[in-house]
Amino acid sequence: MITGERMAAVDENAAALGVPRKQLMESSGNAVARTVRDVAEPGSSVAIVAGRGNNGGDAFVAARFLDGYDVTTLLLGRAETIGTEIARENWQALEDADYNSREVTDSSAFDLSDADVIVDAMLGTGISGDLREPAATAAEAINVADATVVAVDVPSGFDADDGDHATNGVTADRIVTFHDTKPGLEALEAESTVADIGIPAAAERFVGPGDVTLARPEDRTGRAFVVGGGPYTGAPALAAQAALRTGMELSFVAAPDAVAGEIQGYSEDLIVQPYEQDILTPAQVDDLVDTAERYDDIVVLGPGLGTADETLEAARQFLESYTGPAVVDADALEVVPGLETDATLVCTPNRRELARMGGPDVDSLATAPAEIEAFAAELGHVVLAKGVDDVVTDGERTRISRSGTAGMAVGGTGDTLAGIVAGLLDHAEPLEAAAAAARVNGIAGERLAERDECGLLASELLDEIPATLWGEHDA
Ligand SMILES: NC(=O)C1=CN([C@@H]2O[C@H](COP(=O)(O)OP(=O)(O)OC[C@H]3O[C@@H](n4cnc5c(N)ncnc54)[C@H](O)[C@@H]3O)[C@@H](O)[C@H]2O)[C@@H](O)CC1
Ligand SMILES: [K+]
Repeated sequence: MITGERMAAVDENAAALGVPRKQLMESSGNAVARTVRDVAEPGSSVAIVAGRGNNGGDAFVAARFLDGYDVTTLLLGRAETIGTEIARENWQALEDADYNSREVTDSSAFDLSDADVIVDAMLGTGISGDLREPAATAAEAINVADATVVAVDVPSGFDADDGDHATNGVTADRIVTFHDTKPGLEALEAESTVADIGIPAAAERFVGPGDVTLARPEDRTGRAFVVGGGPYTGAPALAAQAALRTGMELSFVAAPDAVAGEIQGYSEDLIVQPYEQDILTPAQVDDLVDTAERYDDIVVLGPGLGTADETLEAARQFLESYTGPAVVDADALEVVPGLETDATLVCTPNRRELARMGGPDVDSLATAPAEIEAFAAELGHVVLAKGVDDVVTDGERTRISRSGTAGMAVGGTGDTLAGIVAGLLDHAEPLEAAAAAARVNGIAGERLAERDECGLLASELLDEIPATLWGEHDA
């Protein structure tokens, strides 16, 4: 099962792996044609009703695979307004090669009464809400026609992310969906087929640019709340700054007053909130939980806290009463196993921390994805195990991020990672946020390594985060 949103990410990953979408479109169109052959004899009349997105593009391809049928392709709207280059090229191929195709600008004049088969290619996974015109009128015409209706990917009007169906959508007899089934399709009466369109398994397994597109913020919003510092001061400052570089509006650091000035001294962009202690202790927990929940903060718990017994007890109590989202890193990780919590956690252990938590003790994380997945399932939280390859898993789904470079073995890169996860966790699902963060941190390091491979610093990664998230070069 895959949502339309995730499908777009996987398809971007496939393109980065050398299988561009136009190739997928060719396979999709071929699969649609096979289903048409399945429902009607050669010589039958086939009306393709296409929209201006890639769903329509799939059907333009299908027309070329239906020799022997009497095919008419109707484009809803003007060819100049076709939304993507690949769909436009496939439309142009129909025009140039004398296929029977035409633009329909008045959908009320639509006549589908002679069709044996109607291919519904108006709208696919790119839509939301009830159908607008001209698709709405066209859907009515499709629904009243006697023909067998074959839907491309999903019936038009169907929301492939949550399985809702527009009240004025198309009712299909057959559905040819691509790569994997979509949420809610099984609940429809139509018979649906999943077509393999040649997306490499690696496009789902390995974190790619599509994962970043899926998780990246579109607005500057959210507040990070880093509970860290005491014995160490650099770690919370790095995490908090990384969250700002990932699109958060404000980044707070709650730290012992003995080190608050030092942390503030690293960056005027942070808001440091001191408490009267040398280290975190249970006495601060109620206030911290209160603050985090009152402002809907994304918490980062752990960087630079140290391992004093009172501090670990405080970390445990914090997580027991906090109910929001949190990234748990560094020393705080060891309190997570066996913890009763309503919080949504992303745990970011390195190899050693993972072993200390009771997870697999391996030299190379990439050799043990199944064990790490089983560990996350037992833990009940998302685990981002960081190493040469990062393994990201929610206990059911597992992705591997191969980005990064040898120079990133320097201290502090785990703190920037925790801050990036927090920044993405503000709006993306925990697994998606963790996967994208692993890639962003790694690519930021790769960008620096082009200049100074083994001399890069975690603090320099901060500058690279925005370009890695929103820039061009991440393909
Ligand atoms: N990996 C993939 O994602 C692949 C996708 N393919 C095809 O691409 C489709 C998705 O293509 P697109 O993202 O271009 O989107 P669609 O083709 O689903 O349509 C998007 C268009 O619909 C319009 N629209 C949105 N909501 C509407 C509404 N309520 N009423 C009327 N119009 C509305 C939008 O303005 C946009 O122009 C898939 O369903 C599938 O058929 C295939 O080509 C192969 C691979
Ligand atoms: K469709």
